[in-house]
Amino acid sequence: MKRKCYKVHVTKDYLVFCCAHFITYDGDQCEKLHGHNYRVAVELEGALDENHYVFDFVSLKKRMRAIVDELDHHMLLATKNPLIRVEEQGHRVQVRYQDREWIFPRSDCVLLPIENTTAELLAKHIAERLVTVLREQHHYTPDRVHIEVEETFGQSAVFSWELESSES
Ligand SMILES: Nc1nc2c(c(=O)[nH]1)N=C([C@H](O)[C@H](O)COP(=O)(O)OP(=O)(O)OP(=O)(O)O)CN2
Repeated sequence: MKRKCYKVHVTKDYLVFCCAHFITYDGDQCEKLHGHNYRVAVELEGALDENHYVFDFVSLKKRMRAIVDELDHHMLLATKNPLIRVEEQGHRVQVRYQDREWIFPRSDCVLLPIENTTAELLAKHIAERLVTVLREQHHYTPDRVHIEVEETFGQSAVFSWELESSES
């Protein structure tokens, strides 16, 4: 069946987050701590509203900027990684992988309930934050949301999510 649809797409120079991270890969391998200037793009699909918008660019930019700012200038830590142990100890966070250990100020870290801080799972995290904000602040659920996270220039991952308006 042929289908027509509308999308809005936003990517801006300020939709960036500069973060430190490391991931595990190939079984038991673990990267060295390093950083990226991540860049985010968002796309929403849905019906047109009374303004003939899918969703207002101005509001979308504001919401995306706030979500990106939650991550910006932090150490990103995945709390569901089976190989990396992340333990909150008052004002600090202890992180262990095999015989390696890092201690970070708690306020410098964002603890994410994901398995690995890959671009893919960061895109999923951002999509989930955005859908929560759109529902809570705008009483709006798009038909589809796509979040692209570019880790370094020319390499990015996309998370696409088809939503039901009742889906939680
Ligand atoms: N599909 C994915 N592959 C990889 C991811 C990821 O998130 N998703 N992440 C990494 C690493 O975190 C790594 O930091 C990126 O490695 P690399 O491409 O080597 O990064 P560089 O900035 O050094 O890139 P150059 O093109 O070599 O300059 C690995 N894979």
